[in-house]
Amino acid sequence: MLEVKQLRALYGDSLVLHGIDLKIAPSERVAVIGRNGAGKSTLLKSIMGGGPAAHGVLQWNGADLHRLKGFERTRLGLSLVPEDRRIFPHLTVVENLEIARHATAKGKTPASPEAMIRFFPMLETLKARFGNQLSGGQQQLLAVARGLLPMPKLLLLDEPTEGLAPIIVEQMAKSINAICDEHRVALLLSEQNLWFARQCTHALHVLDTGRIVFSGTWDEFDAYPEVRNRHLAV
Ligand SMILES: Nc1ncnc2c1ncn2[C@@H]1O[C@H](COP(=O)(O)OP(=O)(O)OP(=O)(O)O)[C@@H](O)[C@H]1O
Repeated sequence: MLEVKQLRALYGDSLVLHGIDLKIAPSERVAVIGRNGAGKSTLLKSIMGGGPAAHGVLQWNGADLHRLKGFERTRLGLSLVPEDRRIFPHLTVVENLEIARHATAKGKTPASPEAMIRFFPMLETLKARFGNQLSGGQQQLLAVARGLLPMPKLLLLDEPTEGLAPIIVEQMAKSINAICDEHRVALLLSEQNLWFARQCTHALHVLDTGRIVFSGTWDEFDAYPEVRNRHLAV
């Protein structure tokens, strides 16, 4: 279980997260939504390490994440798919997937690239293509598949649908749900696409300029339209 309490994050002198509290139980799927610049990516980077300076409680199954380097967090079962994808351009789709085996947590068995591709059927005909021969949407599917291949205990997914065609967004939601259901993967999803976030998660936090201003289920969110009007409208 992930426990975040009074998390503050700074870039230099600039305080970007002002005391975030959240918990994610095993196999729970939660979204963080908010406008551009609200602090969603900063939250995910703080949990994974290697980003901003972070202070406050940051625990994974009782272990203090502050004390652990990024690769050690990976070994405990955390996996981050960053916003900028980081697909290897000169490796094929299958090779890009293979490489993720190294990020498998202790005690977990990674999926094979073929098994991941069965969850992401749009990748089937692209297996031998190089990363730099894929469209943005195809790269994004590959990045998500790669993040899931090690079968993490918690997947941190940063705005995976940004700029994608609706058909790919739909496919991605189906694939993520199928894998998370089957392998009990917990999810912390940063998103601006409410449709997608709702498909993939049970609850959400709304972030506005570094503060959580609403937490609840999607039904509760629907019951308070002022949250959307005040904190999400552009
Ligand atoms: N490396 C950085 N150095 C300094 N400030 C940063 C850095 N990265 C982000 N920020 C600032 O931190 C704030 C939160 O940014 P963050 O990227 O976490 O927001 P976000 O909600 O993920 O937005 P987006 O949807 O645009 O990615 C913004 O004001 C941003 O300008």
